[in-house]
Amino acid sequence: MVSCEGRGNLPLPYFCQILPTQRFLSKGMTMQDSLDSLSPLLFEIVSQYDIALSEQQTMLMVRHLELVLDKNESINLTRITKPRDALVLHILDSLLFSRAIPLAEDEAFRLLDMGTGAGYPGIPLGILYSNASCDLADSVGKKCQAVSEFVDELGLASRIHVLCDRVESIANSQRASYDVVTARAMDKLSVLLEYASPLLKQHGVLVASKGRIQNDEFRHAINIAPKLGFEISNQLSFELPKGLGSREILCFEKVTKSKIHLPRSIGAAKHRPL
Ligand SMILES: C[S@@+](CC[C@H](N)C(=O)[O-])C[C@H]1O[C@@H](n2cnc3c(N)ncnc32)[C@H](O)[C@@H]1O
Repeated sequence: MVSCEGRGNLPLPYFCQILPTQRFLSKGMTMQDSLDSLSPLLFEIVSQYDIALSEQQTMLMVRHLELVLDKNESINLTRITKPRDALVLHILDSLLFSRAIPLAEDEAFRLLDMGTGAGYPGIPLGILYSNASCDLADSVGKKCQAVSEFVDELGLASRIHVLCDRVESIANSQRASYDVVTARAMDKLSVLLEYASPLLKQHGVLVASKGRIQNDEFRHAINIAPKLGFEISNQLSFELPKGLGSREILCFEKVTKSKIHLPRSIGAAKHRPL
């Protein structure tokens, strides 16, 4: 069990020094759900999925969750408000992306999280990949402001940046810039492919997470992928613990240039699908 109590002359562990508010409980959290108890639980949950976290990474991810739940009292960031469910539905769910990202945890690369909302999956992935430079994109100002505050509070602002814009616009300023583009609960797979295509470097990957994917949505994405320069490179299925559902993680590699000029105008991918 992690402890931040004094230990004679020994210095406090690093995470106690950088997280002075770790005794704070978000509204609705019981003492049982404090950082002290959620961290070992998270460590245990993710290890069942072959994901290894350090003590510091675990603490940072739980602290992010605390900040999200606290901010959720004033702006709508998530419907998942039970901390123990959120460990699975936000943090584990985000970390499952790593199972399909074809890069080592200490590699330096650029990641863009499209439609990051409260920072999922971008912040847990930014914590896991300690040398990655991560851009978190969202078009809603209030969410961007909240996520910027989280990043600052977590001490990650040197590597994790918030881009408050639509991804179609970001594609003009950050063309072919990213090794990995992620998206969770953002849009249909075909729309995600269209958004990601101009943003990715050659051989970069789009990694998207879905609950149960409908056959129509999957077939349409597979049909248009070659037009957008992609081929499917990985597909993984997971059952979440506690009967909290299942996940499909789909990975598409950008193998060649798009055959159509991208990005199309704002809103076209969604409202005039290919
Ligand atoms: C349902 S939320 C999902 C948030 C987060 N990825 C998660 O899984 O918790 C979708 C988010 O995508 C953002 N979004 C939708 N379309 C976008 C676009 N074209 N560019 C940037 N952000 C977008 C919305 O503002 C919203 O925050």
